[in-house]
Amino acid sequence: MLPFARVAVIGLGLIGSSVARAVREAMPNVRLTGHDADPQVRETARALALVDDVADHPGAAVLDAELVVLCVPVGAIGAVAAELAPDLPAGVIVTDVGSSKASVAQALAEALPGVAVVPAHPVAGTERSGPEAGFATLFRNRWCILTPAEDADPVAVARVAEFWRRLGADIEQMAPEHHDRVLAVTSHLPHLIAYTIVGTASDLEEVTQSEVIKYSAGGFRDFTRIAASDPTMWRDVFLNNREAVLDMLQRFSEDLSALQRAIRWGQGDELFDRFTRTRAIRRSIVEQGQDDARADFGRSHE
Ligand SMILES: NC(=O)C1=CN([C@@H]2O[C@H](COP(=O)(O)OP(=O)(O)OC[C@H]3O[C@@H](n4cnc5c(N)ncnc54)[C@H](O)[C@@H]3O)[C@@H](O)[C@H]2O)C=CC1
Ligand SMILES: O=C(O)C(=O)Cc1ccc(O)cc1
Repeated sequence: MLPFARVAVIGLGLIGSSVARAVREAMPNVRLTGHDADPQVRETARALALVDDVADHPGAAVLDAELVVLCVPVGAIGAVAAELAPDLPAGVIVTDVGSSKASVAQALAEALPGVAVVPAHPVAGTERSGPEAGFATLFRNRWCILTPAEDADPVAVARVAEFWRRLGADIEQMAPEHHDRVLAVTSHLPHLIAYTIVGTASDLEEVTQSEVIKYSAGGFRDFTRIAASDPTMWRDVFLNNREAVLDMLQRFSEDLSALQRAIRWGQGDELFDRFTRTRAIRRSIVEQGQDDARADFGRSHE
């Protein structure tokens, strides 16, 4: 049985358009509606026939929806939910795809009192954005983390889990605060480091921009892919997961200082031991089949 027969997607960028495409493929009988605040995105969504009906007003997209998926930047989720609230039909379930969860869960609960809310984060994406960047297989064999409130309706949680399973994802459930600490170190800090290193390289006086491009070896090239990620989305992630990111950044800075000291004092054994430990982590990720095929996808489409 279909978990939902009518699904509304609000925000038709990379993730929203991927949700729409994946729903079309996995559940072709679902009636899909959509809305985006940007008229150009709505026009593209119509041209690509991403959903059955692209509404010019958010309320019109959700009028008879059973599931509403909010696919807008984290900082906009609360305001979008509040805007939709008067038009939501009885019995609707609202979910989102935001990369940080504690502040989003709180904003959704405040904007939608009495509505079944099941926050989610598909841990799948690319550095691209916009409706043309999405693809139907994005969520396949990727984790989708649900962070429902402790008193959430278990039936609503099970239906949202089944929705993501149908899109190919594997489901995990955890508290929003725990999600935010885990993702701070596995996703948010790496993006911050990439933004920093690419900025540092481009600001150097004695190395020209063209030299940076010409001699960018594998490592730097990988950082530039991540550093090309959407500025609005990542601004919102850092502002909304501030505490966890600052804590992980503090730990990172201390570890970096230790490496700095080892280099300064010629402590080769210290460097060798640290690099050996990190190499083992990469190997265990690859053995579990979780190396980033998606990054390779991004690269092959550059
Ligand atoms: N990009 C990625 O790799 C991943 C992103 N996410 C999360 O997905 C969400 C969406 O990100 P993307 O699809 O990558 O961004 P995107 O920039 O491709 O799409 C976001 C869309 O939301 C629209 N939008 C913004 N404010 C709106 C509003 N008030 N009402 C209606 N539409 C509005 C924008 O016009 C845009 O088309 C974010 O919360 C992000 O944290 C989650 C997993 C991966
Ligand atoms: O492109 C990459 O390497 C990513 O890390 C994509 C990504 C970005 C944000 C998320 O919340 C989840 C996945």
